Amino acid sequence: MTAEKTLVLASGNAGKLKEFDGLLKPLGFDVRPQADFGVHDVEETGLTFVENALLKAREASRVSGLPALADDSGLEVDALHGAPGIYSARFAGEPKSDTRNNEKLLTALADCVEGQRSGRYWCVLVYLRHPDDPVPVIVQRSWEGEILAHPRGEGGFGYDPLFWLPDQNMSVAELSAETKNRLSHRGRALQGLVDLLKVAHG
Ligand SMILES: O=c1nc[nH]c2c1ncn2[C@H]1C[C@H](O)[C@@H](COP(=O)(O)OP(=O)(O)OP(=O)(O)O)O1
Ligand SMILES: [Mg+2]
Repeated sequence: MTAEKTLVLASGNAGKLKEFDGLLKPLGFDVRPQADFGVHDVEETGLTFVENALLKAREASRVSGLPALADDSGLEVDALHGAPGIYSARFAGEPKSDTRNNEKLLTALADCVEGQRSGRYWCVLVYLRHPDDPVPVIVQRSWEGEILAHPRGEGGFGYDPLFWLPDQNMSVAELSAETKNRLSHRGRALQGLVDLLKVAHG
């Protein structure tokens, strides 16, 4: 029996929190959202996913006094030269809105034909044992797909209704939660992180 390990999840995104819960609970982690400790969203001032994930993890660990796990993620679209990238959550401005972000993405790709709508999700996870941890555990994973011209499906969050998986013949929003966790950038990054934690930190 694995000893239960408590950690704070440095995210205010309900979709991410649900996915992490489903993935980490069966592995014996007691997962606490940052809101439980009154952690506020930090300004994501980094120029890379990893910098932003570090900022989020450090703040959550500092306020909660617990080890922290942060996720900075986003969508990279080739026809848009990598946009929205690290700005995915803020693509259509503040306050953040998945609906407006999806609309903006469709507009930006309006003249882009099928076959030229490739892209990928990125997920960067950072785990800190404490706010001053000099050896963060970092894992980055991507997930290839294509951007649909019309939304499909009700599941997931964010850009999922527009993210098409040719292999599955479905959008991510049409996958079950279990299948998304098994295939996704986040699910696979987390598996990699858990494997590293076993080696790096016992
Ligand atoms: O599996 C995914 N399915 C759909 N969309 C996704 C996914 N993974 C990331 N995304 C999108 C959502 C958001 O537009 C951006 C993440 O932005 P990101 O700053 O990391 O998250 P956030 O601001 O929503 O919450 P927080 O920073 O508190 O973790 O990428
Ligand atoms: Mg964010």
